[in-house]
Amino acid sequence: MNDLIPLVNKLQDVFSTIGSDTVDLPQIIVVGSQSSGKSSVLENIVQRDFLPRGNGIVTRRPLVLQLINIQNTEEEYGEFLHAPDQKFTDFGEIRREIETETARVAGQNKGISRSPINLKIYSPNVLNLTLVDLPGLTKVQYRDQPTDIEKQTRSLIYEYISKPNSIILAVSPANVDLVNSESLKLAKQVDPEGKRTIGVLTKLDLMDAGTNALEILTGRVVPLKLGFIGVVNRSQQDIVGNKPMVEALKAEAEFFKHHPAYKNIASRCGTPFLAKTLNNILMNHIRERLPDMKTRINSLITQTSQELLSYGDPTLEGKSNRGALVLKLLTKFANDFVSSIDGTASDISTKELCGGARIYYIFNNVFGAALDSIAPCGNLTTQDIRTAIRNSTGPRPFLFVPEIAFDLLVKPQIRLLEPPSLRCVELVYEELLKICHGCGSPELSRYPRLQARLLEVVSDLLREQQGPTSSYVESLISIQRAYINTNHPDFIGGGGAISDLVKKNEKKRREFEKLNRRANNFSNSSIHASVNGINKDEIHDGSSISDKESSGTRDMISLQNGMNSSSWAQRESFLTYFFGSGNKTDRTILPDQPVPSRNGNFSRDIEDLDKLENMSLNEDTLHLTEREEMETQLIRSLITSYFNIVRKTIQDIVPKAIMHLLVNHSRESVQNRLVSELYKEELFADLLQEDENLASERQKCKTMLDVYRKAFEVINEAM
Ligand SMILES: Nc1nc2c(ncn2[C@@H]2O[C@H](COP(=O)(O)OP(=O)(O)OP(=O)(O)O)[C@@H](O)[C@H]2O)c(=O)[nH]1
Repeated sequence: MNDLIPLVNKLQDVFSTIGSDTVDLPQIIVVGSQSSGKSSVLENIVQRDFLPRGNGIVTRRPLVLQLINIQNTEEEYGEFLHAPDQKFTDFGEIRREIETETARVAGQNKGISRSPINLKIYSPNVLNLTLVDLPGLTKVQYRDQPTDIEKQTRSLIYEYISKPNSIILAVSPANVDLVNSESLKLAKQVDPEGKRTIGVLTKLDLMDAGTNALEILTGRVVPLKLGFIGVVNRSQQDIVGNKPMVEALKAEAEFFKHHPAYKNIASRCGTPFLAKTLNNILMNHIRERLPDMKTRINSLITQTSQELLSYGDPTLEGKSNRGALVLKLLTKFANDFVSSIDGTASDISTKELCGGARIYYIFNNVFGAALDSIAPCGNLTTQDIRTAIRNSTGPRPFLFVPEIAFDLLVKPQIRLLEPPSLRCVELVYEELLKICHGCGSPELSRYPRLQARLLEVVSDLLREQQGPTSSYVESLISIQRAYINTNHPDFIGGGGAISDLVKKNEKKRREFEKLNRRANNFSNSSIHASVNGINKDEIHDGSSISDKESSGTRDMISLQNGMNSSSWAQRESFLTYFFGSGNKTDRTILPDQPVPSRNGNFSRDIEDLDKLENMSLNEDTLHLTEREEMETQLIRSLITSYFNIVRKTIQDIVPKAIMHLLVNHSRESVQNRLVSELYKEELFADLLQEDENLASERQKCKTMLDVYRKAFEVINEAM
């Protein structure tokens, strides 16, 4: 049972090596205002003078005092954790060491430090105890003290006493009203029910004559579960006069024995009783907390082991395992790269698109939208088309819209698909680069050089593939421009284009007739005049449009809108001339049967086509002739149809080419490339140079784990 306190001492030592307070150890924290007698109480318990004395604040660093009872020896000595090989048999030396160590860390200017001094005292005269002496609460700031000294001290004390496993030894001088006791006020804040606070009343000998602290000591003033214990320490005069500790303890016992107020409770007063009580309280407390501590340390071991694992596989440490480590890391990198592309990575984000999904997005949304946004004839002016038609006929006058003009005009249009296609290659390349930046295990960040080299090798691989992919995509566009396949099953063809045009004209004609009929009903002239191209003579001569419908109106419409058909035979010859006899439209329509326009009015179409034949191509004015306008529309319609076919093909084939040449190729060759470039004995040392910060973090984590394991062993042995 008595082994429990040494157990906590051992744990304290173990944890002090890492300066960690992750485990809340059971310990007694001595709290009191300045000059309340804290040091005197501790010295009385130890029965030796060993603490620094002086004016102002003397205790400026927490002093973790471990008292270890040793039997069968007269020798008493102290040991500091910061000087493990030194045995201090001279207690004056211990005092000087505390002073030096305090000044070393907390400075000379009376400031305080949180870093504790650990002192062990071995003696046959002590009971096993673990006490922490803290700087005294002060309201007075000394000349060379920091201005916030009170705040600093308060927060330091608060930090220690707020831990649930701490027992608070609240020291209050009996010659000051207990209501003003700073230690009790602080203790109440963290232990309002007084469950883990023990009160110590010092300076009972200095109380005004006729007054006593019996009420307090018997727990009638401040109810503390662990009670109040009165002590009488050496006065300043005793200290100056070097009164021996033994004599002081004797005098204390005499004081209680003979004091009229305390003689009945004398056995529960004085330093020996205080030491015994503290020893019991602490042991019971430790026993109570031990299972919890074991659980806590166990969970810390698990936690820290996992953290350590995240820094790397310990089984692969050491020179002989370097190759295996490099191979493991680069394989993980390659696998991550592949699984990110495939969308099979385990840590797929649900917040944003990543990996392969982004490539799909580029193909479908970015590339698709870019192609769709290109207007097939967007950059072709009517003037361009007219010039192309004229140039393509040379010196000869021509009968029909020449194929060469279509060829001439559609090719540059196809080229418009090239920039977005090449941009698509670039975007996918950039995306792959991004993907490889997110690859590799967290362990890889330990080796910045290896990480950089992995990125470099994959970037090289991607760059190597980007060139041929772009060239291939360029070729795809060139291929499309090399041969204009007017036989393509989806191509509208000449017949289709004309038929479209006829339908459009027919529609307009019907709208116009409708307008005319309405105009007839109300006023003959107003509507007629508003229609562009209407024969004004017809209006003025009073004849109604319906009278002339069969001739004049239709003529006007055909003049406005381009062309209608002549006879099927004529159209046939036109199409054959223009697109060749293999044209789909030609094949689908019987040669001796006129193509019915939607309303089935063949004669009207035929008349319009007659007009087309009579059109002149020689007008050199900016204003287009009807025939030119018709031709332009026809060419536009053909270009649009053909361009849409090519666009569809490109939209389909470019992503396929990129996937094959860039994505899949890099995906398949990444592992081999990494191995052939980096798996070389002579590179291992350089590649595995650890990042300094991470190495120290890892070391820290390792030390922590060792400490927790040791602590667990210590507890296991004791239980
Ligand atoms: N007569 C008498 N004097 C005491 C008693 N306890 C402490 N003193 C004196 O009070 C003064 C302050 O005592 P310390 O033990 O140094 O007080 P402290 O709380 O440790 O002071 P700091 O470390 O400066 O915060 C010293 O001169 C002690 O001799 C006591 O019970 N009776």
